[in-house]
Amino acid sequence: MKETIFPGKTTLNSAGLFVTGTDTEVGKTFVAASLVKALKASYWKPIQTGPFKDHDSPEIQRLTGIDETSIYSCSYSFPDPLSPHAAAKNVDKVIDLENIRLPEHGAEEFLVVEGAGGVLVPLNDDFMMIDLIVRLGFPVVIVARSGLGTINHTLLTLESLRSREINVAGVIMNGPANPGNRNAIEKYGDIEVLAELPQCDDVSFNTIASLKPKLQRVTELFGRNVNND
Ligand SMILES: Nc1ncnc2c1ncn2[C@@H]1O[C@H](COP(=O)(O)OP(=O)(O)OP(=O)(O)O)[C@@H](O)[C@H]1O
Ligand SMILES: C[C@H](N)[C@H](N)CCCCCC(=O)O
Ligand SMILES: [Mg+2]
Repeated sequence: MKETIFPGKTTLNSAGLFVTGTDTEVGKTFVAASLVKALKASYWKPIQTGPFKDHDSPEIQRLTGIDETSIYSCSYSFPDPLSPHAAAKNVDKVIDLENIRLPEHGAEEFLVVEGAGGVLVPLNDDFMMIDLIVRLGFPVVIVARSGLGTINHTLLTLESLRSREINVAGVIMNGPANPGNRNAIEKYGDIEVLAELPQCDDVSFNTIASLKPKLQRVTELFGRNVNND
């Protein structure tokens, strides 16, 4: 197992983290729910596309049971299940990054922010999700599938983030255990895999709660070893 890449740091001094992924549907919401639970955090999905039945914020509440006051409203939400730039265009709107500001939250509050799709998803003609990540300034956790194809996707995502000098806290692999892919991501990406979450038979409140021990490294890194009730 790779030694932590933050040997000098016991914790990242941050009021939150940004969950991105190597793709859409890789498990950002699933992982975000486990992080919200383990870190006793709040949640925010700034940009949501797709019909309400597929929205992430209600799914977070279902999976974590956190109060709705700890789930902040999207800055933008469009009905078509498309890239944000296209979903906005379909309703004659344009996403303006000036309108996407961190929600007012308590000094002790920790905020888990979830992107939409991957880091180079276009938001408008000039900016992509990665530009929002830069503006928000939180360290990033990359959610990656565990199976074949994930090495390339993860290294591409890492390269994009590092090209903008974004602080990548680490990778969380999601799916059946794959030590070979874990080792390759850590070796060729020079990045720590902070957790490996299994493919679960059902995705429920209890499932998410059961994953807490697997996120010990993340709680340490962000100094959130809070005693969960
Ligand atoms: N480890 C897992 N075990 C079982 N089901 C999972 C797991 N991870 C994700 N899923 C399921 O796979 C689907 C996609 O996951 P999820 O919604 O978290 O992806 P996402 O990356 O957040 O997608 P989007 O880009 O739309 O936000 C969901 O139905 C989710 O419940
Ligand atoms: C609709 C989907 N679930 C996400 N909300 C948006 C995914 C955008 C992906 C764009 C792309 O990379 O092709
Ligand atoms: Mg999601």
